[in-house]
Amino acid sequence: MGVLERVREPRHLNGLSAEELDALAAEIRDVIVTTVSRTSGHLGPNLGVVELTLAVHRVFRSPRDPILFDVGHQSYVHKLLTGRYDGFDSIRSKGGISGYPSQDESPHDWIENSHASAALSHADGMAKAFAVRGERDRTVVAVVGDGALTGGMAWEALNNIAGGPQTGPDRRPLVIVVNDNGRSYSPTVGGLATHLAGLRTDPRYEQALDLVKRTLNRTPLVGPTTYEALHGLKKGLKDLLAPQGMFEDLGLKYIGPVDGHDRSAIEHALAQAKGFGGPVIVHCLTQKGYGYEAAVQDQVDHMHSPAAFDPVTGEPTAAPKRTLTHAFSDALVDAGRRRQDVVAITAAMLGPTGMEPFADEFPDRCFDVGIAEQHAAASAAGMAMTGLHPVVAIYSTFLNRAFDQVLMDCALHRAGVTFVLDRAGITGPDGPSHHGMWDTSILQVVPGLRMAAPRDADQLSEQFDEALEVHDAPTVIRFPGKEPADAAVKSIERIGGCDILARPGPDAAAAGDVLLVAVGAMAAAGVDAAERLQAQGVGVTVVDPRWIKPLDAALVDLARTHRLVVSAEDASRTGGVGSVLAQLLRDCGVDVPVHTFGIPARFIEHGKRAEILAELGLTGQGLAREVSGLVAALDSESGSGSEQADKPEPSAEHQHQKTV
Ligand SMILES: Cc1ncc(C[n+]2csc(CCOP(=O)(O)OP(=O)(O)O)c2C)c(N)n1
Ligand SMILES: CC(=O)[C@@H](O)[C@H](O)COP(=O)(O)O
Ligand SMILES: [Mg+2]
Repeated sequence: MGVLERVREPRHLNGLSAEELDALAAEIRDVIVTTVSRTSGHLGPNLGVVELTLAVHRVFRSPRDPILFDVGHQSYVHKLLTGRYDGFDSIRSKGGISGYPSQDESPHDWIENSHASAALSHADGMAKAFAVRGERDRTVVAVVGDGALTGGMAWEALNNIAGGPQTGPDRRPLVIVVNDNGRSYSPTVGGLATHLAGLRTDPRYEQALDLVKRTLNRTPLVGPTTYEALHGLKKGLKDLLAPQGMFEDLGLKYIGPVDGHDRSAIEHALAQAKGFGGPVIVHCLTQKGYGYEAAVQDQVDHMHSPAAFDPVTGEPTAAPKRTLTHAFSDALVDAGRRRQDVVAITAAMLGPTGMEPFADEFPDRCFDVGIAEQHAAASAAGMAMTGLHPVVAIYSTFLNRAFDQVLMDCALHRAGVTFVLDRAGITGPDGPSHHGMWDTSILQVVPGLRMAAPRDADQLSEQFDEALEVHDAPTVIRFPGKEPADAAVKSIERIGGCDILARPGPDAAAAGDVLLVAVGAMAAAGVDAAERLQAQGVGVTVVDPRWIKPLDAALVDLARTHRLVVSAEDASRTGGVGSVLAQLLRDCGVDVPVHTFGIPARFIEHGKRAEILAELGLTGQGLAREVSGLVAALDSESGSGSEQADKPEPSAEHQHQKTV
């Protein structure tokens, strides 16, 4: 039996010898590489925190001492040490353990926290709670990545943490472990990154200090006293060689930098920090992918979150496919070549959002602002006001954080900024925090903003170019970036700004049966549903609205000539396109039943995108089943002849909305 199998909870670590702990670290790495090579997931980040997480769990008492991770993707080691070695191979799969901390899984998991830069706020709140409740024997530990530290929330929290009592009985035990591997996906950017790099002490400083310490400690009587006196010089010397003002200027005690792969050194620093009893920063230098050569050698992002790969070579096991993200990437480069005013902004995700080719060709027109979506949006407004057309690429779920900047900094100022929301809709393995399901609902209320949902790569390019022509309002293009780019859905006719994708066949019982408004990625499912319903004699017209805000007036005219309007969207049903369409038809006096299908307003657990969409009925089969039941209900209400006894009732999952 290996060591890892004997560690069922963190306290089992404290009985292990140094040799057993080293063996344990090696076993943990093997389990992570072997598992992630099959399931995909966050490899580089977790290989980099093996020794760090072991040390944290040996010095602190989880869960009484909350251990928080920012970003939460670096919690695989924590999971293995807190009773989830069994079942770890189910990570990120439907019904398996989550790839992020999850309160449902373990009391050791406090916050899910995969939206970066939030952990220090949680930590500040917890530390204050412990102080108010007099629980002075509890310490909050926040393991924060250098990338996460580039997010504004982190500095709001640090301002508050530093503003609290740093000494005396009221100080709040809070240890901030900076997991500094110098990277987000790519190298971390900005002044903070430069400062952190500067804190990687000049080796001469440590060597000089060691020599002085060893020499003086060998000098009887006078030596140790002199060393202590010199200790006061230490800070001056360190500042001289490794200016570390930032944290200490904030009034925060700083320990480090510590070798983040030397477990005992980290334990020593953490014990020091714990003993201090107030807010302390322990700065650990780690390497993303440490201990697995293929990740270390990967200069792109040290295998941050690779798809399945060969554990021996590190090579992907599936052939790379062209996706909608690639289509956007090409469209952006084309636009950059045609227009000097087009510039690109990323929030530390240059690669994943497809902006790298643009950055390679136009390095002076591409800006990585760090994990700072709010700054990305507001600085883009500034660019738009001064003659540029910025393209801001952000995963849909991460735009939530910049809603106010889109509303007040962009839309209020009629700033021509184009937001490209990749990973829109159900994403899958990253679970509830990552589904891009809220953008269409929250952006519906932004005055003047225009939003498009391309159904395939061709439409993505076309609508992106249309967006670049809008200079007096923010525009948004949203799509599920990982979807293949070769699944084109052809239009048979364009009416106004909408595309007709299918019409009832000649043998449909009633040509004006159903108008199915298929939004963006739902186009293929809509056409499939129409074919299934056609076979039942139900005539369906499938229309792709293309621009979903504002909706095209052509939809109103189309609705007038149908008995039933149905909408389907890979986005939140609440406040989504369907509900806006129902309101539009009502406002236009079109009294036709409208039934809307989308993602229900609840947190959707992780799984594969396709299996989650199927579960939600957002497939051709699912939509056909629901619409069939709705038409049957209409028929029975009107007593018309096209009744089919076998049409099932709409399922409870799809609480439909009917115009009043
Ligand atoms: C608000 C937000 N924006 C973007 C992301 C996407 N993202 C996931 S991990 C990551 C990089 C995190 O870097 P760091 O905190 O240094 O952790 P590391 O991966 O280096 O361990 C980013 C940008 C996110 N999780 N949250
Ligand atoms: C932790 C995080 O937010 C990202 O790493 C996310 O996992 C990216 O997912 P994709 O694989 O969709 O790029
Ligand atoms: Mg990092």
